[in-house]
Amino acid sequence: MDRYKLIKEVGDGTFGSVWRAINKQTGEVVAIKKMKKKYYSWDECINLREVKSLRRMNHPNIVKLKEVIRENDILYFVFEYMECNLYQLMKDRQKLFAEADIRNWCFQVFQGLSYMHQRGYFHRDLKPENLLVSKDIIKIADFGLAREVNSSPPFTEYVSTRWYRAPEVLLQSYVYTSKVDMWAMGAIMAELLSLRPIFPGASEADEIYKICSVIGTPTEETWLEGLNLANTINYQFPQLPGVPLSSLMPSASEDAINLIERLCSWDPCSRPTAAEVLQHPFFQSCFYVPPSLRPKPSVARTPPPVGPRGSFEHQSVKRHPVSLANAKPFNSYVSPKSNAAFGSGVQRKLEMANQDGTRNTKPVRSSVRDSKYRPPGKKSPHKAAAASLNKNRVTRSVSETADKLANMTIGATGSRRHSVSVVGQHQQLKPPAMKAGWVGETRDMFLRPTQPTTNAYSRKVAG
Ligand SMILES: Nc1ncnc2c1ncn2[C@@H]1O[C@H](COP(=O)(O)OP(=O)(O)OP(=O)(O)O)[C@@H](O)[C@H]1O
Repeated sequence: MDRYKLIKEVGDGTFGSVWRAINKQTGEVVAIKKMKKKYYSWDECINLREVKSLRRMNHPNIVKLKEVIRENDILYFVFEYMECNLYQLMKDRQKLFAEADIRNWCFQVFQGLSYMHQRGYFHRDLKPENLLVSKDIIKIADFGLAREVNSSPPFTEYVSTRWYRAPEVLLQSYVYTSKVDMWAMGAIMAELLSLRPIFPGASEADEIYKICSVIGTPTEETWLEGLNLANTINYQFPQLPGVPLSSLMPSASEDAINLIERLCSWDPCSRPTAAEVLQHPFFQSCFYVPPSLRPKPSVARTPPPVGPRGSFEHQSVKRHPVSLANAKPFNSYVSPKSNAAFGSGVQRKLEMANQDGTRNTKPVRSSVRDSKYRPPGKKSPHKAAAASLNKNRVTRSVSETADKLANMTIGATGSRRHSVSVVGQHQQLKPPAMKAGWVGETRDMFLRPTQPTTNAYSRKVAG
């Protein structure tokens, strides 16, 4: 760690504090995540999901892990530095974002997700705090919960941030898929468009209530499996008609609304894949620059732009439409809102007891500005980047190319200090057996639906 000078703490998560730092030798600005837990051996470190998954990811929209250092039993992750996260961009903002900006961000995130899902991983904890922004570039960060798509259920140890948690996870399904990331992206897109969380549940039960309030109670037609799941745990959905999403995001385009409706479908099978989303009409003006055609900067601090603006800036880069073999065309989509007639607004509970036990302790607040942004799991209102969950996880590569990209070396620099360099190294770590490990969430409160008291979404967001 002597090589780095810590400048300022920029984030305090559940599992580590994140610092802006400078590499004294190169002058490069980096983000260093100092893990709170002590690590007494390298084996423990290299089994962490964050290490195992991130070392295999090499994509302009996935934050790059450059180095892993263990010194005096403390573990440090050295990442490329990003200026801020999406939560920070939204929280004090009074004016809605231009849809073009949202499109640009989302297009990039879906490209990162498409890459990740196709390589066999899903993130499981997508939320605005985990989407890092520097200028026009956005990257997916925090792989503490990442899991292999093909790893075997049951996935018992997983708890994602409540507001972005997919219904199948809320209903305690042990078999969920990368579609949990698609749900989270629908919720994030809606939040970007309205500057308010769309499903701000104050407990797990309230989370389901909020979802029903917006998209309507699931039926045998929309999610038979969900009804079965609910039966299994003896849960009764509140019977609510839902509202047209356009009433919550009056300024959003039809395409944006349609995409969010698709992403926030009860049935995971009805949600599009990330690859399919890239072909949705919402992204019609965007085009994809394949990694092979992207310029490779020697210092990859500012990656090549991806998305509409980036593509225009790099005019030498050939224009390539997204072409994905299994992608289903979106023009077959019809607006699914059969419940448009019930646009009576969404109710929510403001003074909700914390029913989640160990996490997600922040109550939903009632003022427009507060209720917009106090994501669950925040430890301190002053720490915008703090958050929920469990971290430190796993993965296994499903493709040989993934391993080529991983290129990771362990460099021991003394018995108490080791570092794993992820960039530009050539020796690979043997993927160790997957280590689960986490922290269950208090489940016993789950079956207590909460009563809504007010109608938060009926307020118009200042434009
Ligand atoms: N590469 C980076 N560049 C700049 N800031 C970063 C970077 N990585 C993380 N941060 C900041 O630190 C915060 C916490 O990081 P991270 O989510 O990785 O920690 P965590 O302990 O896993 O948090 P959580 O409680 O959300 O699980 C982020 O929300 C972000 O604001």
